[in-house]
Parts: sequence; C-alpha cells; structure tokens
Amino acid sequence: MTAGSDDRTPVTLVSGTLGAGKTTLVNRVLRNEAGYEVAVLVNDMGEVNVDAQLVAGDADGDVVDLTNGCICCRLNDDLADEVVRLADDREFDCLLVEASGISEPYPVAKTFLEEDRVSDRYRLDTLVSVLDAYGFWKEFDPETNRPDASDAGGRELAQVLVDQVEFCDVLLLNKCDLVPDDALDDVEDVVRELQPRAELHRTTHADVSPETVLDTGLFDFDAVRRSAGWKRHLAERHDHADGDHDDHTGGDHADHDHADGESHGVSSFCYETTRPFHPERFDAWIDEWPSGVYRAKGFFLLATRPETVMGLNRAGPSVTAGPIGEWRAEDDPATRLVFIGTELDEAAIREQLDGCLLTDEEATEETDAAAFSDPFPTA
Ligand SMILES: Nc1nc2c(ncn2[C@@H]2O[C@H](COP(=O)(O)OP(=O)(O)OP(=O)(O)O)[C@@H](O)[C@H]2O)c(=O)[nH]1
Repeated sequence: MTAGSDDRTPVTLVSGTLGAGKTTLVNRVLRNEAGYEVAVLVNDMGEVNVDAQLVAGDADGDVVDLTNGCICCRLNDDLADEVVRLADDREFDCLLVEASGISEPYPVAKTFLEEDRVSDRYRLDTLVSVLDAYGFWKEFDPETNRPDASDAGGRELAQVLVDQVEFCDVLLLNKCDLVPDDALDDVEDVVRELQPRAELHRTTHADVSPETVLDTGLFDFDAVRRSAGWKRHLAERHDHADGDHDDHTGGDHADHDHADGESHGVSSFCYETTRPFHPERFDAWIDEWPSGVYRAKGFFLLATRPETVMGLNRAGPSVTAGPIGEWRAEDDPATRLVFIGTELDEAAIREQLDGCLLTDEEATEETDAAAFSDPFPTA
C-alpha cells in the first residue's frame, strides 16, 4: 500500500451533489478494479437504497448499504459499526465509501480519523468530490461567487456543495459532455478559487482509471486542518457542545439533526407499488414533472413490458427513462422510485402517480398489453 509501512486499509470517500455521478464512478471502479479487491459502502437518504441496487458488484456481496439517513448525521455510528464489521468479516485492499448527495464530508472523514476502532483498521487515503459541471454552470451566481440559493434548504445545500469542493484531494468535473468548452473554463476557474490544491479531472460519465481514486496517498490531514471549512466545522461543534439538541453524535452537528425523512432542508420519500404504470399516462407525467423534485431515481413496472426492469433517473434538468435489464426469477418485481427535493409535496405526487397506474378495469386479465401504445425507448 502507498503509505509506507502502514498496513491499514486505504479509504476513498466519494462525495458530490445529488446526481453528480457518484454511483457512475463507483460502478466504473468496480468494473475495472485494476488488481484491487474493493469493498463498497453506499449511503443513500431514501428509505430504499436504490443506489446499492444500481451498484454493479452487489451480486458478489461487495456492497454494503446504509439507508434512510445521511451518514454525516444520524448514521454516523452505523458507519463506524459497519466498516469495523466489514474489516472483521472480509479481506479487501481498498474501501470505497459513497456518501449520499447531501452528506457533508467533514463528519464522515472524522469518523475515519478520530474513532479509534475505525482508525486502527483504516487510513483515510483519498477524498474524491464529483461535481456536476452542468448543474454548477446553470446554477452558479457569479455576483456572489456562491451557488444560487434563494431558499433555506437551497442555502444549506449550497454550503454542502462548497464544503465538498473545498474538502477534497481529487475533483472530478463531471458531465463535461453537457457543457460548452468555454463555459467549462469558467467553471474550472471558479472551482479552482475554492479548491487550489486538488487534482482536477474533466470527466464524462466519471471516466477515470481506478488508480486516480484508489490508494493514491493524497489525503493530507495538515492541509485539511488549515482549511476554512474544517475550522468552521470545529467551531460549529464547539457552539453546539452543550447543545439543546440531544443528537447521538454527542452535540456535534446538532443543527443538522432532522425531523423524520429530512436532512439539510432536503426531504425524500419512496413510492412503491406492484401495479404497473399505464405507459402514456406515466410518460406524460414525466414530461410535466412536479416542481420541488430535484432528484428521482429507481425502477418501475410498465404495463407493456412485464419482463423488463425500467429505470428512471432524473438529476436536475436531465431525465432518462428506459429499459435497464430483465427481472430475474429471484427478483420481486415492483416499482420503487425515490424522490428527493427541497419542497416536496409528497401527497400530491403520490396522488398523481396513483393516477398513472393501470385502473382495475385496465388491469383485468383480458386486457392485452399490446392494446396500449408505449412511447418509452426500447433498449
Ligand atoms: N450526460 C451525462 N450524464 C451523466 C454523466 N455522469 C452521470 N450521468 C447520469 O446522471 C445521472 C445520475 O448519475 P449517478 O451516478 O446516479 O449520480 P449520483 O451522484 O450517484 O446520484 P445520487 O446518489 O442520487 O446523489 C444518471 O442518469 C447518470 O447516467 C455524464 O458525465 N454526462
């Protein structure tokens, strides 16, 4: 391993805004481990961790998921338990942790640095931040040199984004295919102001080699300690040390202890059903799209394609919906869609989606799937 005689397992922490391309990066690394045996821990804030299901190596038991919360807040203790259990149970060369899109990197890193039972086994090696260059380009407000954020949830998310950029060793400027070159130069200039030290790569579908993010030896705790973000984080911890919120991290991070299903002003819910969607009604609903939903992802059943796993993936302004595989005999076919946003009207969205399902009449056995026209793409 890179760090001299240190035989602890190197850890790569992948952060990045919602939909920036973290799962894409994790899948890329798992598909080409370049001789490394990699274990993956995936955190998602929805009650169903569709990210874990979307990560390639799941079938081999490579992937551990931490669900329904954000590892920087309510799942911090679980993170420590899980990584210790992993190290006791399995042999692997590197641990890759995919944080949820709303996780602050500092508290997650702190678990690896300061919890003895964790730091005995692991060494924080590389902090990777995946930045959605397209979203950044669209949202950035050059007047304030901060991402545009007019509401409270937006401000919190904007701070998380700045933290993710400031606190990294490797920065992937991802989704470059969606941004013109001159605008990319502007984005890179701004990012460089926030983050002069990190290795920066312009990527499309996170196309870097595993060596770029695994066992690099790039993490530099002294540089981190000097950073404004780390100091602010410590100051916040101090402010809340005798806090009125009794969160399980012992006062740390108390302002981010959340009401059920809400983190950093962002809420989520999962829509689940075994009744298939009517293709035209669901397609029209995707075109309309409810306000307040920033991120949506998961699988759905379509009346016309009972054998097919249909995927929905929406990140900011871009959406894809189409076939991603076939249901296997051991699967439990169902629609599982996670919605994430700052002002979600969950009841209204559930009602709209219910209205897109086949009615009892449409679902009768006599109904022939071929009777529906299907505007979704094939393969
Ligand atoms: N055009 C384009 N799309 C991309 C690129 N990278 C990822 N995507 C797509 O963006 C969507 C979100 O990618 P993910 O890898 O799931 O993003 P994520 O950061 O894991 O998302 P969360 O875990 O929900 O925060 C998917 O539909 C990807 O296929 C890219 O470079 N260009």
